[in-house]
Amino acid sequence: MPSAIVSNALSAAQRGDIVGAARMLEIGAAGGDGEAAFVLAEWRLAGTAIRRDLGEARRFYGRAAELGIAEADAIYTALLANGAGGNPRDWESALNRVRQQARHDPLVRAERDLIEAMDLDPDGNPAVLPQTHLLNSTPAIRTVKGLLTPAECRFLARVAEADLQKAIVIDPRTGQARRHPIRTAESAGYPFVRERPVLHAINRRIAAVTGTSYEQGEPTQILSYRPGQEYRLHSDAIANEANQRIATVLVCLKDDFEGGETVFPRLGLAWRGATGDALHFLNVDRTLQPEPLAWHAGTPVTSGHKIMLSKWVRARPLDLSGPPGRPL
Ligand SMILES: O=C(O)CCC(=O)C(=O)O
Ligand SMILES: [Fe+2]
Repeated sequence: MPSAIVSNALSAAQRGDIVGAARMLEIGAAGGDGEAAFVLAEWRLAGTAIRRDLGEARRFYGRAAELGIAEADAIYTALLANGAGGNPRDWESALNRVRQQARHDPLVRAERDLIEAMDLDPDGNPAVLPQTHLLNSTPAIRTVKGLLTPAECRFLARVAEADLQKAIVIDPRTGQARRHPIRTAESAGYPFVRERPVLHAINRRIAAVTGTSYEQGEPTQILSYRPGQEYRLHSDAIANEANQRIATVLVCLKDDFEGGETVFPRLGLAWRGATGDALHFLNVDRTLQPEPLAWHAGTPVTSGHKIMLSKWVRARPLDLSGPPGRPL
């Protein structure tokens, strides 16, 4: 049952009085109604009923968290850690919140231990980076041994198992996300509101090792392949996209499988990493046009379970301003 203020606000919105509804929610939030604060935060995030404003969204998630809404708590921590939407990051506060939540949440305790084992600067950037090895020069394909620790991989795989949904791909004709047999793996996506601090620190490491900024990275996906599942030959570049997907980073999170190699048939290359190893490749040529030689596939797994972290990296920072309702 929503609170009276939230019920009234939702009725007002249904009658078309969005401004009145938002005002009611604001008054409710100021007066200590956590649900009102949460609904307002969601509206500010989605940008459908009212204008998207990620700064305001973060403020109201913070208020809702303060008023005891558990879901808001995790989102607020994520937004402090990553600064999505150009809001100032506050890594130290995000870490303090993790330490606080670790007291009563075993998963957050594991997260805290992983972060504390990392060698990070005060902003959450890695102090040291592993070496990369050049596998192919044009397009550049690099491998990184042990980019993630086995414990980090186990944590991400465990979190993802709970979140897996049937994989989707973007239909190039309609721009709509839909299921497609090109990718039979299941996937879990981690948009900015669900990017817990340990994943954020890992994403900063991925950015650093690939010489890109964190803000160029699309939300991380975790792919799970069971026997028979695959990701058929494809390009990660997008046709007619101004902010092109210039690169892809794959990290092997679970390596007890047969088959399932990542292959570049046009280059005669195949990669199979151990847990924690990464593959980083460019999808474009020097003029940022899609590079046909970078077409690749995840071949069918024949036995066991393959879990991969996958990150697509844009030419420039991702634009989080719109359109309304777009998943962030
Ligand atoms: O799982 C693989 O080996 C390939 C994954 C992939 O191509 C992608 O995520 O874009
Ligand atoms: Fe791909």
